[in-house]
Amino acid sequence: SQNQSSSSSIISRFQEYLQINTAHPNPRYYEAADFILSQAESLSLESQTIEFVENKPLVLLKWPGKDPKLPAVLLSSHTDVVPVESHKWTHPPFAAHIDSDGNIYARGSQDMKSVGMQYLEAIRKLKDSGFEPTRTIYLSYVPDEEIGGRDGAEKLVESDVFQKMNVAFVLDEGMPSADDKYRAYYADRSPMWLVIKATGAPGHGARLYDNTAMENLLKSIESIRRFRASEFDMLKAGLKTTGEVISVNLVFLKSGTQTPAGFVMNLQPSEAEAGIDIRVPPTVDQDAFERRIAEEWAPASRNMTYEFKEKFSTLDIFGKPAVTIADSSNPWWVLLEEAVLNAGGKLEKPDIFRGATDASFFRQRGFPAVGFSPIANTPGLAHDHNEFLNQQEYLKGIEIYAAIIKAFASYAEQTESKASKYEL
Ligand SMILES: CSCC[C@H](NC(C)=O)C(=O)O
Ligand SMILES: [Zn+2]
Ligand SMILES: [Zn+2]
Repeated sequence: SQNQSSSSSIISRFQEYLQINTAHPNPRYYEAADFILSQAESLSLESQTIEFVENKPLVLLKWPGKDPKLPAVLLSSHTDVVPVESHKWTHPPFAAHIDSDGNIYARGSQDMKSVGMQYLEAIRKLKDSGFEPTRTIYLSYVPDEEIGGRDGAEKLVESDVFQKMNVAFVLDEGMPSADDKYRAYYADRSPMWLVIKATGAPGHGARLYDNTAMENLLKSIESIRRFRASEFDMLKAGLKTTGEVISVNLVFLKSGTQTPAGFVMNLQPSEAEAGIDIRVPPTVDQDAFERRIAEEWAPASRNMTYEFKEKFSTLDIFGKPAVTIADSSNPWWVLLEEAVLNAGGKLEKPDIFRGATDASFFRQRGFPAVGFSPIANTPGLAHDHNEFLNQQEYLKGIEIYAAIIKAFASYAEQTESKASKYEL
């Protein structure tokens, strides 16, 4: 109805979703699921709730196409958000307050409850206009992306349910842009979360001697910093994008001998460790990179060991870099690009996402996936204080998705198979 589709009801529904506190460590997943299910009902979409992991409901919606033999498209979003420091926000992070400029303040307004609701609003528009999909559209509302996605998107892609969905293409989150061009991502960098540990001879704090744990660790840190600087230089010089360099950031240092009175000052400790968040683009030879770590950053000869707290393979099940082809040879990419342009949007050339999104799980298993959030002219505030999205930008994003979904759902070629991206 006209009322259901008015801008103010569209914004109210977005606010309602934002007001559900799905922040870790205690996300209100059932409230989010109930809300999505109620939206699905109002749109007459088929729905099911799956708990691959107890207390972590995943909602799957289906808009059946007229030709059920055609492979489907999946529109994915995560329902969880990262925690907040409420007192550092100018507006409460779960109030979805709208200021006089029309900015909606809330955790999740960019990352990524906007996207989850925009998919549904776009479908509402298409339904209101009488459009009927030829190809089936699925929507997944998954838990746990913000804590690694293992109990969310990864469980879905590994499931029989997913197999039966016969998915040909996946859309998931991207990043906002400060300029007027939307960003789209055809790959993610793989996290390699490294902890290196040095041991050495303990001794008096006044003594100068070789082979202390601290010295052993610091030699590695010097080498790691040189590597970091060389990668950063390529970024600074504009030779590579963020997604194309290896980022290496020290995230913790741990050593010293502690007593209830504090650190002991005149004792050189026998152990020291460092945590490093490393992100590698899909073209990096991870085995060679790991040899470098073993030889230069954690050599046994310097009494060092290492372990990975997390490591995503850069390769998919075919042993190829887990990338989605984003050029004229991939019809999904062409449809996406044309739809964005036709709806009045601009698109920057596709890039590699700096972090790891749920799209990684799909690409790792051979499914083409693109990361895209229709948020332009907006400072990127995902995970930051005062995350906001302007309501006009939100409404424009719905038009963009309506164009994309219409193009995908109308596309009637029976071309795709899981391996097709390598046969092109
Ligand atoms: C190993 S899962 C980590 C997931 C998180 N994703 C994003 C989008 O920031 C990250 O890249 O740190
Ligand atoms: Zn996200
Ligand atoms: Zn996030």
